[in-house]
Amino acid sequence: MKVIISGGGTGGHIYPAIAIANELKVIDPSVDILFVGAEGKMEMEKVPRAGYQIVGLPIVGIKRELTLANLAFPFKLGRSFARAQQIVRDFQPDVAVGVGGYASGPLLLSASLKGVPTLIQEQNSYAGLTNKALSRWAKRICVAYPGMNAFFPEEKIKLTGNPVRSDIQFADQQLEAGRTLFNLDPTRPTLLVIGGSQGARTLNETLEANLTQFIEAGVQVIWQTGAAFIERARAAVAAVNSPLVKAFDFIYEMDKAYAVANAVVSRAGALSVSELCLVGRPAILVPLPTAAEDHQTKNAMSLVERNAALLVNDRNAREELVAAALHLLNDTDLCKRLSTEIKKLGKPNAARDIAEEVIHLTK
Ligand SMILES: CC(=O)N[C@H]1[C@@H](OP(=O)(O)OP(=O)(O)OC[C@H]2O[C@@H](n3ccc(=O)[nH]c3=O)[C@H](O)[C@@H]2O)O[C@H](CO)[C@@H](O)[C@@H]1O
Repeated sequence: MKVIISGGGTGGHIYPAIAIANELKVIDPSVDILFVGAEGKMEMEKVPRAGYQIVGLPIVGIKRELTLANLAFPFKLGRSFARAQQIVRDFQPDVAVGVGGYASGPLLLSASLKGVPTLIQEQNSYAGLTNKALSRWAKRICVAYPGMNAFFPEEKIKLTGNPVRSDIQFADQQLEAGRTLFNLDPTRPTLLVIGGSQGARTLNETLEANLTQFIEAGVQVIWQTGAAFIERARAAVAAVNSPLVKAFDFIYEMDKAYAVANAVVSRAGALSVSELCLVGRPAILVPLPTAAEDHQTKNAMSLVERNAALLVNDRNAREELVAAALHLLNDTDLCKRLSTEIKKLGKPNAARDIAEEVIHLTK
């Protein structure tokens, strides 16, 4: 069986793609998988690190504002489409999967034109442009939220949840390994702060200004900053000169990071939310207010309405977040309640269900 998985741009598209690939390998170790991404984007580094081969298309997004860069867009799109057709011709996939992001457009369209069945995985409660356009030709659309018939043909939709890497699903087994990896004191509480695959400015600036509050409270902080903020974060950590705060631009071993966390502060990207449900950690969500159609707030509210997570709005985070995090860490009953409720929303079979749908399309 040969499968192409295409898309990327952010971790929220790349990691579900890797989770699907891992699950296909579990079901059929002989499956031949090729990833197709966008040149210069995060997937070109993250996918090979996960053990898969990837080729890049020269595709770029179109900018919403009027800019000279948009002049190159039709040429790059044309070249990407030609390259995608060649990839499909050479690799001869039995099925092609799109996870959203620039590269899945030309690739899935090329596959459909060649008669290759396609499957779309949509992570959010609001469908992206590429996935909406591609849904016309797709045979199956696996979604994580109800009500997606507002964007996609009803008969193609399957509600599976978002596929999460299996090591994250079994994070609890990694507590000791996590303490060693992050060099933690097991007698102190640990707060994990994750800004999503690119980091979150509000979370970063809030932490930068308040590190001493955590240190005075004896809390250990694992702070994931994203690439753009890591130098500033390192300077802030050096200034407080405490082993309690550890800053990373990107954490590859998220299973271990979740394992050691007594509580989590996070953006509300679709995959972060799905992962938090599986690992069952008490969480404070700070949705990115500029996400398309404010979908991070919708992601967060689907938990908050069920008393499964706390919410701090981005505009209030600088004043309220640190106190909320310290309060949560101190309130073991609240932690237990949130943990119990958030676990109920996890979809542990999502990757398996999607992989089975992929295989079904090859028959
Ligand atoms: C700014 C932006 O475009 N955000 C979108 C992006 O978010 P973003 O890429 O931040 O995505 P998510 O929160 O959905 O997922 C992040 C993924 O990266 C992983 N991870 C993150 C940090 C790290 O250090 N190590 C690591 O492995 C997480 O475990 C997770 O698997 O895609 C999501 C899914 O389409 C959307 O809901 C978000 O609105």
